[in-house]
Amino acid sequence: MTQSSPNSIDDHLYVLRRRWEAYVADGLFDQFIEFTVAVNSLAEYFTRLRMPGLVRLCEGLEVAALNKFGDHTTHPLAQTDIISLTRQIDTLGGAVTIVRPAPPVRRIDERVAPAPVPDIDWIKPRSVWLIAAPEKHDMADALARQLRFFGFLIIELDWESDAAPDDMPLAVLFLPASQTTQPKEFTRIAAIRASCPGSQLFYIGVDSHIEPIVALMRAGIDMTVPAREQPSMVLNHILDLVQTNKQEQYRVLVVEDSRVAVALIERTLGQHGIDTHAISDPGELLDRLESYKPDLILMDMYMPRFDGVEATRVLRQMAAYGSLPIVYLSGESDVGMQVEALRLGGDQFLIKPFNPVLLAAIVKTKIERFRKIQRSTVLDGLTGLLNHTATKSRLNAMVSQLQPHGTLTVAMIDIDYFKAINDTYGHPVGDQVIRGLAWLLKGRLRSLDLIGRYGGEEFLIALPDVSPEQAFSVIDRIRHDFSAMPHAHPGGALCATFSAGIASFPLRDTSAGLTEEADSVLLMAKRMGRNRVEQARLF
Ligand SMILES: Nc1nc2c(ncn2[C@@H]2O[C@H](COP(=O)(O)OP(=O)(O)OP(=O)(O)O)[C@@H](O)[C@H]2O)c(=O)[nH]1
Repeated sequence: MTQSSPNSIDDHLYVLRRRWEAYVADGLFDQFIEFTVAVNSLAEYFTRLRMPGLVRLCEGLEVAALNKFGDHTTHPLAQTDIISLTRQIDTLGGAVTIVRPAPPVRRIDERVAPAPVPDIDWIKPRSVWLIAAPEKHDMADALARQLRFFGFLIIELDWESDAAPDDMPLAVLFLPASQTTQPKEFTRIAAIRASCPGSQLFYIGVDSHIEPIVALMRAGIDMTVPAREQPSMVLNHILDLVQTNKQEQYRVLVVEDSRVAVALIERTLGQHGIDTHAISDPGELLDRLESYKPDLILMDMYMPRFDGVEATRVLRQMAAYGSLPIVYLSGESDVGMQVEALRLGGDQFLIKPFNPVLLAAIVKTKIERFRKIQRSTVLDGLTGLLNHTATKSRLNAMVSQLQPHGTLTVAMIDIDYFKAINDTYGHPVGDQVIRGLAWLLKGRLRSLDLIGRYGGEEFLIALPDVSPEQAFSVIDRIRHDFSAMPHAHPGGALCATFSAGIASFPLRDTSAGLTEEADSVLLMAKRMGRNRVEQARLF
């Protein structure tokens, strides 16, 4: 398993500075590699924290370092390069000091009391600056209401004046009067970019041509929203910024008999927060794949008994491992042999001794892509919730694991008069309402609960280990809160409601029985007037 890795901004910065100081003192190429790995690891850490401004600064430093990478013969670097890199490190350190995130405190609209369910750290209130031209005040008000609902502190700044608060916002939203950006706006954007390096800057209502978008990005805007798109799209991006990133740690299985190579791999990947498990005998491969479930295999080409290519060919015959990324490690630089090995199922070649920066970059990008593909087969694209098939199979698993005295409540939730919302405000606004409900469910339910998008505007949730009465009160509270949630549209904000039917184990003891029962009770709730939660009863 990997060695311990830095686990706070301070730890990361400390490691980075120590490595730089070591390099400045001795000027060794290996020390420069260590420093570059530390910069890359810090960028990764900021990405996980969703701090795009700091990621940008780190990446700038990384690019500058990689430009000077060279080899043993080009180090130590010239004094001017050392001074310039030191300056960049200091700028990064200074930006970290001002951007340091506030501890999460839950702040929510006074009208909405906290839900009685723990595990709600999805809301980390931070301030959002809203800079709207007078012509866009209606849109700005709707956006502000929507963001306040999700616990953000909105600070409205004057369109004309340059005054700005001292603290750093999570995001800054610009709502200009027209699609043509004025010189004064560029100056203001650049000033805010300089004073808020860690904030995400949005420009809402841009002309969909590449030149104005590039000009805005050069001035410091991170994301532009075209004029024809819904301004409420911004909400998703902002919610994404504060969403707790509970992504599972990346796992790499190393099949390698050299203990030196294994130690170097474990150390390099450990610095990037990647877990590793090493085996020296490829005969153990299938068992370890089953128990460790890696996201990637680093496979030595030459091992006792059979080689990496033969092992890969075996794996590629098995459906479960058909797309698992396999990267070969080899001292062999024969191009013909490499091409043959790739043809037989490998994804990439790394020649030993490998560059740790390249190793980490290859491993991370291949795993990211692999996980993205894995996710797209089970998650719904609009909401990020489980899709219909994955919801059904997860419910089956939950029911099959229930003890005779266990409890499980299933609810079918359906947005009311949804067709009318689409017809009146258009499908993009309808989509936004669906996403809003998905966000509310994700925020209010526990991680052990099942939340799935069962159909268009229909959701299935399953709550284990609570009584039917407790489940009812949680769902009814969500119903109440959803009915108060504003959904922004160009002309203002609308509110929607949902109805829900719930059924509990052991009244129904199969997943199909629970779903059917909840569905028929949902119909009853609709007939009884909508915007209500109904519960199946013993008749
Ligand atoms: N915007 C949007 N609309 C969708 C999506 N999926 C389904 N719909 C629409 O949702 C509407 C569902 O309408 P109905 O089933 O008639 O129900 P309703 O209008 O919600 O009425 P009640 O359920 O009886 O309250 C249909 O018009 C679908 O086209 C989606 O992903 N996005």
